[in-house]
Amino acid sequence: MSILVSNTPAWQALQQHQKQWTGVSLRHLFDADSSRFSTYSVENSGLLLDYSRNYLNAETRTLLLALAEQMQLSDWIKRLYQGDEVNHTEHRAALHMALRHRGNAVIRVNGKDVMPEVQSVLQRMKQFVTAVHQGEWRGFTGKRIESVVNIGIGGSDLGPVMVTRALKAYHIGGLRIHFVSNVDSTHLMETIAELNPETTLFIIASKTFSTQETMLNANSARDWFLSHAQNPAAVAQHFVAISTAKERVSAFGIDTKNMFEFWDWVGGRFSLWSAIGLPIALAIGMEQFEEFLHGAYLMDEHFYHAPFDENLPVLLGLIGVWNSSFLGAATQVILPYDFALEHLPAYLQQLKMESLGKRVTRHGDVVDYATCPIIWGAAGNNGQHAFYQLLHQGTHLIPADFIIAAHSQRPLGTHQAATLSNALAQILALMHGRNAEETQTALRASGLSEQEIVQQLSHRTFPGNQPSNTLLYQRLSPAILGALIALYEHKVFVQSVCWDLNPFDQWGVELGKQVANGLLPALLGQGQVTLPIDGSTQALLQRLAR
Ligand SMILES: O=P(O)(O)OC[C@H]1O[C@](O)(CO)[C@@H](O)[C@@H]1O
Repeated sequence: MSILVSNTPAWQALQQHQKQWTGVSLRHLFDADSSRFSTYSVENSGLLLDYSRNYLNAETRTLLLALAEQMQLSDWIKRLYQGDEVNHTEHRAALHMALRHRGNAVIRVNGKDVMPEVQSVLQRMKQFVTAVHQGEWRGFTGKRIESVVNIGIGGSDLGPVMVTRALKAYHIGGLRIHFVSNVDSTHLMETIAELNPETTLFIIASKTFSTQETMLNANSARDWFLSHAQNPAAVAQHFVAISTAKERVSAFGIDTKNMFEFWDWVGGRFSLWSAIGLPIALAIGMEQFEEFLHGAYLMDEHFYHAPFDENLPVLLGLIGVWNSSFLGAATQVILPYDFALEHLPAYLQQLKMESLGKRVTRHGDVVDYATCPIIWGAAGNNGQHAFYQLLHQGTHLIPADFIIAAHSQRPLGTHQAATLSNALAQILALMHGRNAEETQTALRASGLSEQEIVQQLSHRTFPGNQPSNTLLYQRLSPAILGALIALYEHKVFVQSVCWDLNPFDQWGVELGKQVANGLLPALLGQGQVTLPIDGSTQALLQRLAR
């Protein structure tokens, strides 16, 4: 057994330091220090990070930076960027930065420069996007493509869904982009119900080309298409693949000249920069897709070069470690006050929880400290009328990331001022709260009788003290979105180093897949269950089996 990070000097110093935060109120930190914002904010790649509303002071920051140093974060960043096998359980590099590299560097994996292949796939994507946009790529009856359906799940869906939605204001080319991920046939059936097979293009996006949900949806989509086209040769004009698995793509019946490749050094949840981003490129055009890559590249450069105390991903990552492992926050809420980012919480759920939802170290030892918090959230104002009650008066410590656009992508009258007033109000109220005395004064001013005030006082008092980060940008553009996503990707890496985890594997999703495969024959009426199952599963199966 190797030494757990919890037994190291830097961790124990933080544990010791944590004791001085018991009972501290966040608002008093601001009362005591009027320069808190400038001390605890940093700006890069078009993103301002204000982390002043956290339980931290200069000593906390120094101790967190010492943890990063002790865990050799600089070396790990170098190893990541130079294509080392950082994903040791799958013997892979994790080089998503190569996909968005805008300089002339040679980037090697196992001694081979991967940049020529990266450039060549980008070039093919460009030709394809242009051909579809200009109507050179046509369907089997000679009509232009009008609709695109991306069939994929997890990393082959969530990123493209989120970005395509977030950049709706930048869509060009008039294509309608749909996404089908769930194996429940409702998803596919409801999507294709609106479509014309003559003008629909399917993208089958799967790194492995063996994921049950995707392959079943792909097969059913092809059946639907062929029931109209009546000609297997027409599949070539309506199905393209994005994958690392050439043979499986071929076996499915897609000509590999219509396959856009990526590589095993691109993790599924880090793959939207690769050909997996094809639906994004079809939506916004290749030029703007390259701007999106450029924004991420700027963040890559910042992460690699900036000193840690000015480094956005490093600071964000360390604050997350502090909140989860030392202050006991079991959850973190993502609150975009930019409706275009409505799918960001779902995207970050996979990015963070599939990467860091782990309980053993790189050496396989069970940890004795909390790792990834539970990630959730919603577009700000909608959340206010759903779950903010719990943020304000519930019993949990819930650190929040507020993500705010200074300007709306689609300005209208006073809407943006209203959005911003809500965002700033929530950031303030969650931290500041309203104590009994302030509540009494407010209730008196509203005309309540003394008897009613006594009755209502505790119900209308707010403890405040919910910590938060604020990320602010001007207007959500392809480049800003690229930088924002890369920021969160690198934050995940920073946390993995501090927690001594491999963030690039996901063995935790395997067991469910295997059990599902074991149960399927019984549900199809094609045999017995071969796995040991409990009485409850047995009873449910009997009710559900055909
Ligand atoms: O692209 P594929 O191979 O179909 O995998 C889809 C998703 O399944 C997972 O392997 C497990 O959820 C993800 O990591 C991945 O993004």
